[in-house]
Amino acid sequence: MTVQKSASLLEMDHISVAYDDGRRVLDDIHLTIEQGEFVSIIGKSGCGKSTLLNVIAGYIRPKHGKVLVQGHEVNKPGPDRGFVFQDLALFPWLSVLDNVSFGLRMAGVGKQERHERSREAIRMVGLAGSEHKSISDLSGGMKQRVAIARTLVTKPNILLMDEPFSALDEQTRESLQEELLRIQKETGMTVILVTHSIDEAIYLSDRVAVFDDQGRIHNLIQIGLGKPRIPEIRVSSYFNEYKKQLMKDLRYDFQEEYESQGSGI
Ligand SMILES: Nc1ncnc2c1ncn2[C@@H]1O[C@H](COP(=O)(O)OP(=O)(O)OP(=O)(O)O)[C@@H](O)[C@H]1O
Repeated sequence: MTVQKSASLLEMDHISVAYDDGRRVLDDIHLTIEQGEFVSIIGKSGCGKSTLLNVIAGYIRPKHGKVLVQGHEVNKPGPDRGFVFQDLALFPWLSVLDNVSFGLRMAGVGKQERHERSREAIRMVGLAGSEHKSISDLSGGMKQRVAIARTLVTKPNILLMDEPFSALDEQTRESLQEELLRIQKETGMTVILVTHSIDEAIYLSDRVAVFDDQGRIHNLIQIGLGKPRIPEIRVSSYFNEYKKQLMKDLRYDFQEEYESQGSGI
């Protein structure tokens, strides 16, 4: 294993990815993330956001460049990086407790320890008391909490989340955002979130990386709203300034097209 000097927790070192058809999906992504940071990735559908999470997780090897975690090159998945998938991938026939403890069971962890650790993860996501409920009896928000608990149970240092709240109604979504910030504070984890929601990216993040259509980082925005975040910040003028900036960044290609036509209405 190559060990390199790196002050950062996570370094994406000039990553490029092309799938079998040869089309480049990520192009020279260079980004470093520090311990305890919350970074969101936002960009149009198909710009390579999920691919980047998969590279960090170790499921996809980049064509060029590398990912370093604390100076160690990533070449396979590991327990230091937990992944919360968009489609949850829960086992509907198992209870909450059995879903959360499934990974530990597969890893050969004994019953007492896996149940203790699973109950702790279930508590962390606010589902204490629901351990023996069946997945099919849960609401969408509760299922999402189970999916997060199942990842937290392995105590990852880096939590990778691919549009985890996209299927939820706004109120549930906002309450899960609060929970996520609380969990991050409690654990000190680093979170990398892929989202399509500008508001979600601003509210949760220390930095937001805006991707362009070519799989490059178009802009990297520091969100100086302070932490802990208070819900009222969502309606502040500071928040709106970031929103305007992100909307502009996400629309940059329309703007370029418009300007190149030299049109004025
Ligand atoms: N396994 C694969 N083989 C070939 N092409 C793929 C594969 N996975 C993804 N792609 C293509 O790579 C591009 C980037 O996909 P990716 O899922 O990373 O984008 P995304 O930004 O996460 O999109 P969305 O926001 O819609 O989830 C897309 O054009 C997609 O069709």
